Amino acid sequence: MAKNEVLGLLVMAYGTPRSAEEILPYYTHIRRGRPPSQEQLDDLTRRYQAIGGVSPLAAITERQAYGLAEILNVDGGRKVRPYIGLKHTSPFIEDAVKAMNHDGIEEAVGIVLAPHYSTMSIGSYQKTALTASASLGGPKLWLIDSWHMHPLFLQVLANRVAEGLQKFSSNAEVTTIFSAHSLPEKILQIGDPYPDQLKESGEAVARMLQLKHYTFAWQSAGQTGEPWLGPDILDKLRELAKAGCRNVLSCSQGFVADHLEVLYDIDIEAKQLAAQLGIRLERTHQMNDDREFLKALAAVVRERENKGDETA
Ligand SMILES: CC1=C(CCC(=O)O)c2cc3nc(cc4[nH]c(cc5[nH]c(cc1n2)c(C)c5CCC(=O)O)c(CCC(=O)O)c4C)C(CCC(=O)O)=C3C
Ligand SMILES: [Fe+2]
Repeated sequence: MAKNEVLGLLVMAYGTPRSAEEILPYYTHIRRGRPPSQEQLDDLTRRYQAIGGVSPLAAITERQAYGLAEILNVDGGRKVRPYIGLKHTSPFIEDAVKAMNHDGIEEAVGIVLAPHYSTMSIGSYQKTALTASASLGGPKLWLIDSWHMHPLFLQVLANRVAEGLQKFSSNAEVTTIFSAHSLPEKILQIGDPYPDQLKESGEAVARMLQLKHYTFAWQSAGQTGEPWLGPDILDKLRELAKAGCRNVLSCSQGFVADHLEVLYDIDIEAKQLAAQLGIRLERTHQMNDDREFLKALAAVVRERENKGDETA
């Protein structure tokens, strides 16, 4: 192993349009090359406009990647060089792998900025990265499958929920909803670990904080005609309202940044419904580039580096 050589740090994330003009190519890429209808495009454009025109995600991803590298470069371990690889816009994952190869990086750890594994999410980022490195002849990639149960991450997540609960008066009965991006129900047939992982990390936080009232829901399902995992968070709010619940803390634990699914789907759409239902809805702060969060990711990266080829 070339211990003295710089370790590549491939930080993969979803990507977001950086301007209104980029929405069409971005959406077309998400749809695997099929352009959206005018109606779908208008609807997505309207949602970006509602959160200020563009998503803050691009800037947050950069701060997360460079902040993570900064922490790793002073921890006494092998020096790292960060490369950002995005799923649906440039710099694409393939671009990042190409740049590492060009820079002579021989070994790299790859992490996706999403905690839970699904074949449709993390699995597809990994496939793209592995295919690119195989076709270029390097670098060797040590990929991280999921990090939702890392104790340092769970601690940060629990802190966020505890902070969120403090927004309510101490005698209020608050139900915490843990949620993640929905996926097509067909993932269940292949035994995808995603739904179980969401439960696992949510339950862990509930135990740490001894939460009395908490539940799980899915959010941001696509409109593709096929069934998606449910219950949807909006239906969950309706159900909770019927049961007399008046205070809800939303924790979008499947996401690590402020972006459309949080700033629109929760802050605008879910809040509006909650208001109609007589529910006070608050949400936890996202991880963004919070130092404690990046330190948790740094631990995850070092642990994967130490395993090296063992599990590759
Ligand atoms: C699992 C998962 C994550 C979490 C894990 C991860 O982070 O990887 C995630 C994150 C994100 N998804 C995002 C944006 C979008 N996802 C879409 C559509 C879709 N997502 C899917 C899955 C996921 N997505 C799927 C199966 C589709 C349907 C595709 C199809 O049609 O076959 C669409 C299309 C229109 C719509 O449905 O709204 C948009 C605009 C943004 C960026 C937001 C911003 O810009 O701030 C982020 C972080
Ligand atoms: Fe998405």
